Amino acid sequence: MKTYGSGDAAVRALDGASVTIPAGQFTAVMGPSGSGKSTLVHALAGLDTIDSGRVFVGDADLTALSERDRTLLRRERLGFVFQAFNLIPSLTAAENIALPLTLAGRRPDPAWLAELVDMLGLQNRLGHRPSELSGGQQQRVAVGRALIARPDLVFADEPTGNLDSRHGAALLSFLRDATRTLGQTIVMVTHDPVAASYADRVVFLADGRIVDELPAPTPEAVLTRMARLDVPAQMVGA
Ligand SMILES: Nc1ncnc2c1ncn2[C@@H]1O[C@H](COP(=O)(O)OP(=O)(O)OP(=O)(O)O)[C@@H](O)[C@H]1O
Repeated sequence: MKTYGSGDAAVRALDGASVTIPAGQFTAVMGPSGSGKSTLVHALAGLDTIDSGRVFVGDADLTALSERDRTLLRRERLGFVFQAFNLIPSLTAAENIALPLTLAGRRPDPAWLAELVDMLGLQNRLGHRPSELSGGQQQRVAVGRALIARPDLVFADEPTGNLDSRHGAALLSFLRDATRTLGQTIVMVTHDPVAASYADRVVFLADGRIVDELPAPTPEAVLTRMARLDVPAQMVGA
């Protein structure tokens, strides 16, 4: 449970939401605007606290950890691709990708760095700063940064929001391949039925609860399920 505000202004953003994210799977989270998707993902990632309930990453109970231990767990086991990529302007693409490891006093494994850079098509951009990169390239740097430490779990909030359809499709294929070939666990919030169709499973939120789920989603099946929720599908994403 998560409530914002109090009294008449209180908003119950999560209301008995219960979800399991299987390891090695790509899970998409969908639902009408305001249904609690970002709140859920922030809670799962330990970026935000909840009022009641628990969040486990493997055996670790995030809700029982101190702020400091949560931060350490995030740094060591989780990766993030959010819409504001939060790249550091003064660092090159290569330095931004390596940042989670640099912060932990470690260096990237050269073979893994080379493989990531190759998969992301950033070979010729590693010395560039974010201001010298296109939106799509910045997004790919953010994906590299999320994966460089080989986190147990990657969270992506509308990762294709700023990309044209070609780069969006490439990024989604990359994420899907990461689950297939590396066993990467991914949770992605999206409004886009086509983006959701790259996932192994879609969970649907409405009014702060998980109301439905769909394995092996196709864009058509996702649209049909969305239409069953309160808000008409064509309004979702507004
Ligand atoms: N910091 C906050 N203070 C007050 N209310 C908030 C805050 N953050 C979110 N809310 C409210 O909580 C509810 C859930 O918000 P949340 O951002 O999780 O929804 P969402 O499904 O991610 O929406 P969208 O698709 O529009 O991004 C909404 O009613 C929202 O107005």
